Amino acid sequence: GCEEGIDRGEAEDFIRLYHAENPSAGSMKPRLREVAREISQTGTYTHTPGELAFGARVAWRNSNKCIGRLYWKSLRVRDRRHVDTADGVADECVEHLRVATNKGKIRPTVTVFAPDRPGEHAPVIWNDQLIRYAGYTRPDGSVVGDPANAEVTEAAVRLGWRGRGTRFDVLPLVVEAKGTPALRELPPEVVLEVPLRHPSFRWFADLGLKWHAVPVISNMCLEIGGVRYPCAPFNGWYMGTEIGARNLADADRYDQLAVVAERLGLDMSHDRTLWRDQALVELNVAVLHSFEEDGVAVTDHHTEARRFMLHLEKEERSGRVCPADWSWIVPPLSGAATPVFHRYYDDVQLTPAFTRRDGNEG
Ligand code: HEM
Ligand SMILES: N=C(Nc1cccc(CNC[C@@H]2CCCN2)c1)c1cccs1
Repeated sequence: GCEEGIDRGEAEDFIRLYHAENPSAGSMKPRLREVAREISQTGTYTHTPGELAFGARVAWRNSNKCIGRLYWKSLRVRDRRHVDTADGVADECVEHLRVATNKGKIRPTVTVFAPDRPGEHAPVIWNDQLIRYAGYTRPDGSVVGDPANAEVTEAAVRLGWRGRGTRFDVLPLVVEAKGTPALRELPPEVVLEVPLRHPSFRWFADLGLKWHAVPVISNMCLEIGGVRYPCAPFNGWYMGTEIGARNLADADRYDQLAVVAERLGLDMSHDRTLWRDQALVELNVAVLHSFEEDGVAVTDHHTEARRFMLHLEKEERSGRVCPADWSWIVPPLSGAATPVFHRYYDDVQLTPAFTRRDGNEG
């Protein structure tokens, strides 16, 4: 929390790390003294633009659960620490989507809003991603749309929002600043979507499935040198399995495996016919085919696994530990058919880091 102020030790460790990896960043001693003075006077300290950008990139580099870290140095950092109103945050989130989407040539980007300060809470976004599909809970408990977003859908409805009631209604942003939540509809031109079709089965398009192009995580906290940035939405591009093996496949999400298996004409009488597995592959083929045909950046889990192996080697050559969590790094489809499956990792928690704001795992 922001009550107890900044941990000086974390501040000093970060300044030392910054100067060790950025020799051209000027002398360290005067900066260490300045930071110590600011902390004793105000209970916190202000990162320079260079420290903020480096901190955000290293927070990505330290993300144990991320398979996509090879390009950590190329993260684009939008410094919006002066923005601390709900309207300002909403405006900058719309702009984030525009610049990150880049008509499908997605650019990994993070926007950093105001930090927690002693005595005042920074703005937070209630949606766990900037683009989410509504989940409407019906009286019988079933959900139309994405069940993962049923709670935030109810919050938006309580705040006066009304959706069209389809399975893919894009939710408004819910931004809370100074204790008051505000709604902001996303302009359609910043929400790029991909309708899903299959290269060999013409009936697939008739399932009416689609997904949005850009994942922007908006429920994590960026921690750098003891300073907490509770609102720092970041995006990369999707790995196809996230959409095809989880979002559209999980029973408590869009639950499409039986639908696809039926249309494939598979024998669904027993698990051991592996009808689920065959449906999973075709669903993932459709995701990669549709994104690629529309020119929207996406990677397959084989390519991403190979890149991560390269990243591990590069980190070891740089003399650094590369922290990783096997249970998240190994893709949810064909795990042992990728190289990341066949080794162990050191799941150490390093800082700077992106941490869970809600505090729970999984
Ligand atoms: C550029 C392409 C990228 C790809 C393909 C990628 C891929 C992934 C995947 C597949 C996951 C697991 C997600 C899940 O299973 O729900 C993940 C997790 C994560 N990624 Fe990446 N990533 C990319 C870029 C980034 C960037 C730019 C950042 C931050 C600056 C980032 C930070 C994280 C974090 C913090 C997690 C863990 C989230 C959690 O704990 O819930 N990734 N990534
Ligand atoms: N490709 C991405 N996927 C991703 C990354 C981090 C977190 C998430 C969402 N994970 C939460 C879900 C729900 C529980 C398990 N997975 C997706 C990226 C999102 C932002 C940058 S890369």
